[in-house]
Amino acid sequence: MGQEVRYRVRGGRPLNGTAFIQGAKNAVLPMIGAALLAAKGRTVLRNVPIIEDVYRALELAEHVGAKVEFHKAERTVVIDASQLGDPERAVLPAHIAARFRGSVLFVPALMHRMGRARIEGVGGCNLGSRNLDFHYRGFARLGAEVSEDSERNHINVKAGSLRGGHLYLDTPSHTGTENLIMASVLAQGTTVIEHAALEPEVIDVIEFLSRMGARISGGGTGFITVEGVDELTAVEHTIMSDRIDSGVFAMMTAATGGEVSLVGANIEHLGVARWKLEQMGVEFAQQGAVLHVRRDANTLLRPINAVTSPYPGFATDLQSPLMALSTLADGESYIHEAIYDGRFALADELNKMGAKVEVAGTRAIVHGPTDLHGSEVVAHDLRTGAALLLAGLAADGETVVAPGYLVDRGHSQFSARLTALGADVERV
Ligand SMILES: CC(=O)N[C@H]1[C@@H](OP(=O)(O)OP(=O)(O)OC[C@H]2O[C@@H](n3ccc(=O)[nH]c3=O)[C@H](O)[C@@H]2O)O[C@H](CO)[C@@H](O)[C@@H]1O
Ligand SMILES: C=C(OP(=O)(O)O)C(=O)O
Repeated sequence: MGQEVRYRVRGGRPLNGTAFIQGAKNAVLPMIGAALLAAKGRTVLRNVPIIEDVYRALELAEHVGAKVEFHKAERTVVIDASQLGDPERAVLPAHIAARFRGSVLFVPALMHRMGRARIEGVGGCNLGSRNLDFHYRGFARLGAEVSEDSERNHINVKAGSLRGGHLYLDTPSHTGTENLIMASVLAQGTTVIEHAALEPEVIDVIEFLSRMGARISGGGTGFITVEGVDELTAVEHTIMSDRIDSGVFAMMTAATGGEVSLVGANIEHLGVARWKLEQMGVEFAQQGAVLHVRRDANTLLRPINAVTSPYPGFATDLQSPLMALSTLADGESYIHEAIYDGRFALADELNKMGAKVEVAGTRAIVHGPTDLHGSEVVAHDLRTGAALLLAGLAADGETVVAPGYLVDRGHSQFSARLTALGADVERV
């Protein structure tokens, strides 16, 4: 199961050189789900990150009846979903689906291709409450019957034929927007989705679906219109680069002092995170498709105030690495986590390393600067793991981060990419 994997870091080395930014986890997962909407042909996805969540998504695609090839050296996935259709296979089993959040993104394809879906579990990082009511309510407004089997903890969805409708999200849910778009592209008539998410990955998914033949307008405006079509075609698409992976590498460079070129990173996609890092003393220069990041090791980082919010606000997935980075800053940093009610598991782990982080509800104060020391620490979720690796790179001595599986859920070949920059990191 990979649970025994751990990362060992010996800190104190600046990062210098070139890092290749992976394809975006939060774009490839909905695209694997969307590829199952094509009844003919083979979909080709390029720039696929080699991460555990992709393996799980491909297992799920095979489980429901698709043929899948992952050519890792080429970072390419080929999906043939032409054989999908057996309603008996329209099940997202807990042993796969409960290991990652992206499993919920398979429901639209199951509804359209098999007329039903049974969801036996949906996983993802444990960050407090993570509801799916916007998804299920939206499917119901398109004509699906959604019922809960509370004894078994399953959700059953029946979808004879879906028809367009007026949908809305209470807050601009990332996967919620993608799922409602995917549910409406093959529904009869027009669907409007109000208060839709603006994240770059959502735009990339819209581009992919449009290339498949979907008729979608308004992406990036918060108000999306979908005109249903009769069928979608299998196409080729190159996945955008992962803005969270870029942000983590930029913060790791900032933590150690050094200069790194991030190949494929786009500063526009960092949103407010770019400005916060600049305020802390990080220098950015976008050179075409390469983002250059520098931090002068002779000056201390400045402290920061940050509040997480949907794009282009400060990304919640970068909040943990920012907390780790602010332990090194010269003064008090204030962090408000406004998306999730339980995303501060990192604080206690950083404190084991000598940090002084105080948490009250969804707000944290980080008292910097601290001299971090190596320790055995727990990755409670994916970004806690990445943040602890960042702390380990800046700490004296050896830091061991486990379980490594959670880091591997979302960052591809982390130790190899960090080692290439001069870090002393091993995945054992
Ligand atoms: C696979 C994927 O793309 N994961 C990302 C996605 O998760 P995900 O799409 O699950 O996150 P959402 O944007 O849906 O969730 C944001 C907030 O809305 C609430 N909510 C959401 C849906 C719903 O039906 N009801 C409800 O109440 C959630 O509990 C949470 O508090 O966006 C998050 C926010 O940028 C990121 O942290 C995750 O990395
Ligand atoms: C919260 C995250 O992912 P997921 O939604 O897949 O759990 C993340 O990528 O930090």
